[in-house]
Amino acid sequence: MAPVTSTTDFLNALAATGFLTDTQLAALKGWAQIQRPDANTIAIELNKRGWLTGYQIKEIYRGRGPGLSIGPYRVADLLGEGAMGRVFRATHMRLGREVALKVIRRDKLANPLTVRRFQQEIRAVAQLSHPNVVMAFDADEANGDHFLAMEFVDGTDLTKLVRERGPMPIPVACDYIRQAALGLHHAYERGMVHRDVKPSNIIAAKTGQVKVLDLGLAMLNTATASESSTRVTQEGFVLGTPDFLAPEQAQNPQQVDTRADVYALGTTLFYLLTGQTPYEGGNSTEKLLKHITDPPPQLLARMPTAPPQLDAIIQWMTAKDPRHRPQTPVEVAHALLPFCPPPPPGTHPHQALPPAPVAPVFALDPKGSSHLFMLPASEAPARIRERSRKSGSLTGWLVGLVALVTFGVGGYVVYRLAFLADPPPTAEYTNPLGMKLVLVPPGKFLMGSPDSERGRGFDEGPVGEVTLENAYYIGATEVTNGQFQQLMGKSPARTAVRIRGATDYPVETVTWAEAVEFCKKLTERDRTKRRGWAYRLPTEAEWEYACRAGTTTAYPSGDQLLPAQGETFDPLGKDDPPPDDPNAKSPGQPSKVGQAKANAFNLLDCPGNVAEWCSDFYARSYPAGPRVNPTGPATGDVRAVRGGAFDSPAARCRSAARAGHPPDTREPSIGFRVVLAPVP
Ligand SMILES: Nc1ncnc2c1ncn2[C@@H]1O[C@H](COP(=O)(O)OP(=O)(O)OP(=O)(O)O)[C@@H](O)[C@H]1O
Repeated sequence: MAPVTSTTDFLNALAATGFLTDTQLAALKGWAQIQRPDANTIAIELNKRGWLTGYQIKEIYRGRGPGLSIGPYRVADLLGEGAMGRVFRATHMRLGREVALKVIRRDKLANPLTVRRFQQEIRAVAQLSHPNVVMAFDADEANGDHFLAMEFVDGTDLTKLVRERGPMPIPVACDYIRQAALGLHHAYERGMVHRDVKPSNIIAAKTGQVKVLDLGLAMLNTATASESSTRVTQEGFVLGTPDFLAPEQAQNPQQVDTRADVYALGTTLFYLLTGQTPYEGGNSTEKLLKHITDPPPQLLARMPTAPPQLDAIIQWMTAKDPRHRPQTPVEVAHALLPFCPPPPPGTHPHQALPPAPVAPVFALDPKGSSHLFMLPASEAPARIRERSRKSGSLTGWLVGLVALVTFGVGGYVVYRLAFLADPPPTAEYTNPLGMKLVLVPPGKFLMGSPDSERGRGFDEGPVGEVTLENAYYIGATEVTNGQFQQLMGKSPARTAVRIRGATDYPVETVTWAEAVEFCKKLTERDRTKRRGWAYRLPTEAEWEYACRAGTTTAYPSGDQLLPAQGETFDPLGKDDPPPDDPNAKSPGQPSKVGQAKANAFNLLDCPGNVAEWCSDFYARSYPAGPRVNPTGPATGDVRAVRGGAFDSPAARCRSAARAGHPPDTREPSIGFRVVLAPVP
């Protein structure tokens, strides 16, 4: 269309759109008769009167007025243009509803099959209703153009936000991803996978609410390719953006599940925090390869001041193997909660979280035997999870009812075990003994100490990469006399004898077997714990990983052991404190638990107070090479003890320091803390 040149042409073009009322048109014509303006002056006058938007005036002036009406919608503004087409702000002429109208590029929907799939997909998306998902209203066709009408969000997408303002503060980024995770979880619960999660597909409204865009549209990328492979490059087949894509999606785009969205949320979070994509540089194919082969993005490498736990969460979300990621988006929402701004007064932070994903903790042995075996929710194989999702709660109740009638109480117990899922892990958990446990995310670390570390023991190497595949809880402090007494009747600790009301002091003078018995009893006592999980002593790897909390220095607090209130080990970082140094001398007994500074995982006292029993047999060295979930030697005479005590020199309080003691040892300097973890 040619631009309008004369006043009359402009007025006619304006009238043809039907955008002005008769009164407005008459007034404009009257004004034009008197003023005799040229077309440009009419445009300026229209703008002044505010009857049309700048975009509408420009389009009509350029002779493109007819394009402003798309089906029942009147276009007001162009919001932007992406790979799939242009997005307009528009209004439904009859309903007056403001929408964002995505007009799909014609080549994306050239094939009738694709059109049908597109419309089916949008119909499914239109069933979604969640505050963190952009609502889809309508998908239709007008003058050969296919369009999607959706909720208009007055806000900015996260790519633009980062480009305009730089990396986001941690609470803002975590809250945005938490909200997006809740939206994606809603889609997951209805069997939908986004497949194209990225910062430009998440929009932050001016109210602070975040919404996920473009659900159901990723099929346009894959469909175009499979239906017209000669026209679309291999790159186009797989993706729009390789920067955020899960490795399995690059390999098999049709087969991915919600865990691909979890991965993309992880890479998006990394981008929001650093302003950089995880694998910068190189072309799309090279980036794809890096998603498959390079280590997961390390937040601490680009942002050394970040909390190590957040680094670990990102690495968890971006694990190469989908089984090692949070299995559903809501687990991401829970994990990020501690980093989000506090909720408004009067609301509980978990109120907004949806119920737990349905994941059986017990399932039938896949090898075909009929006995039940335990499966932690986070490890349930995808097909079992899928089956459980499909079976739905109605089937669950029916089976429960039949089981109840058939087997009475026994059947009911089996039903409960098989069908009722636990809530996803929360960052902290307080058990019925009042013992606080903190959640440690899965991750990798270097276990042991380098030769250069001051005070290093002979038994701390070789340093090797250790992967802990599962999240676990660990006691925030050592087990106290009070907690031990509640469960076992009496504490053997010296402080329990010497100090009246020594309930907050760590239990000590306790044997390895007594510590194990305590864990067993606690598993039986704690009915509020996650099903399929049990209390036990930490493995050495779990202990060191939790103590390090992302640090690689000698102590969680750095290379110099810092003095901390109530800590009685050598505060000066010397190997052996001089006997005349009053600060460094031990008073001969531990302090109350929890008085030292917390590490980044919120663990207290791991470098000192009392040393702690671990579950492993002690060996004088580690096996060489990388290890996964190591549990120590299969046999032995002595058990491993980790961490320093009130009477230890500073060197013994290092994260890597270890010792071995016969299991019947009773020492006032040895106690323990517990782990709560899935039973393997
Ligand atoms: N529902 C909506 N409400 C408000 N703005 C929207 C809405 N949907 C999209 N936008 C905005 O429209 C612009 C274009 O969106 P679009 O999704 O086409 O682009 P993109 O995500 O950058 O590209 P691609 O489609 O290649 O992923 C973006 O700025 C986006 O924020």
